[in-house]
Amino acid sequence: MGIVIIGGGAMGRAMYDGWINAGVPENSIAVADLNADLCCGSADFLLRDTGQSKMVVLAVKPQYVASVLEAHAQLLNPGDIVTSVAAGVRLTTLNGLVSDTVVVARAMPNLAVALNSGTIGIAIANGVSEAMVQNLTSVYDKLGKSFCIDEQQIDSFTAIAGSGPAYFFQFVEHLAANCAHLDIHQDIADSIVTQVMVGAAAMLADTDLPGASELRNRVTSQEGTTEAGLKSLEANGVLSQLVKNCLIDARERARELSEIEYRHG
Ligand SMILES: NC(=O)C1=CN([C@@H]2O[C@H](COP(=O)(O)OP(=O)(O)OC[C@H]3O[C@@H](n4cnc5c(N)ncnc54)[C@H](OP(=O)(O)O)[C@@H]3O)[C@@H](O)[C@H]2O)C=CC1
Ligand SMILES: O=C(O)[C@@H]1CCC=N1
Repeated sequence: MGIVIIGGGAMGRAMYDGWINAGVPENSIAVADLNADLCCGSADFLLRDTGQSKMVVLAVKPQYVASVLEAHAQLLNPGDIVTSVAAGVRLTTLNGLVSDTVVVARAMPNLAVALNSGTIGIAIANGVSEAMVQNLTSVYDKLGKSFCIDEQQIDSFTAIAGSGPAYFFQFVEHLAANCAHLDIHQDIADSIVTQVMVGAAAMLADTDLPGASELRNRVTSQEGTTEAGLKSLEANGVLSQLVKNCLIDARERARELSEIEYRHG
């Protein structure tokens, strides 16, 4: 199956890199962008070539999805797949822009797809065959781990997984910036903090090890340094409330985006 990604920005490029890393042949995948510097491969060829089925991935900002899909709708053949990764653009909007014979889905990836470590939520319109669902999820599984979800869950998935890496990066930034208060110079602070996070993530990902809660317990010696630090971090439940607010606000924004009428592009 050919893959054409429309939009070669942060997400479109990350998906392209992930699929190439996973062994998708370079002549079966392309990126089309208004900026020639962001294009890869022969998108026009893949879009027009009727010989093989194709998946078109809409990786433009939500407000451009409808106009981009309208512009390409006549190039889609029966059985072709359209997936939109845009936050807030509903399946009904997508379905309304293509013929009934084209399969429509929403995917919500995160940037770790570039390293095949992505978390991808997939919501597929009702009535799509099981074989097609398998086909679609197997393509996305090449980018990390995919989860089939109901469309009603996708705004929450966006808040947790789509935006999630940014929360992590923000925390890393705060850790690194605050090293200065502990007399650790900035020139090594970033490397130290990065290595701490990489090590901790590797432990979390190791299925032979326990989950986050037990791992935290293992680090936390009684009356030791970690206990003192965590006491401050968790004081009055502020961290938990902050995280809750963060997720709720992100989901609310996804919901707001889905209330916008995108039909006009
Ligand atoms: N970034 C992320 O981590 C995630 C993003 N997403 C979704 O992915 C989508 C893209 O986000 P992101 O990559 O961050 O955004 P970017 O702005 O980085 O990328 C979008 C790209 O699409 C280009 N573009 C606009 N119109 C067209 C067109 N008609 N044809 C071809 N290319 C076009 C833009 O060009 P120009 O800049 O000139 O307009 C830009 O290069 C969004 O809908 C977002 O909701 C989903 C999950 C995570
Ligand atoms: O911030 C955004 O709206 C997009 C969707 C999830 C991550 N980036």
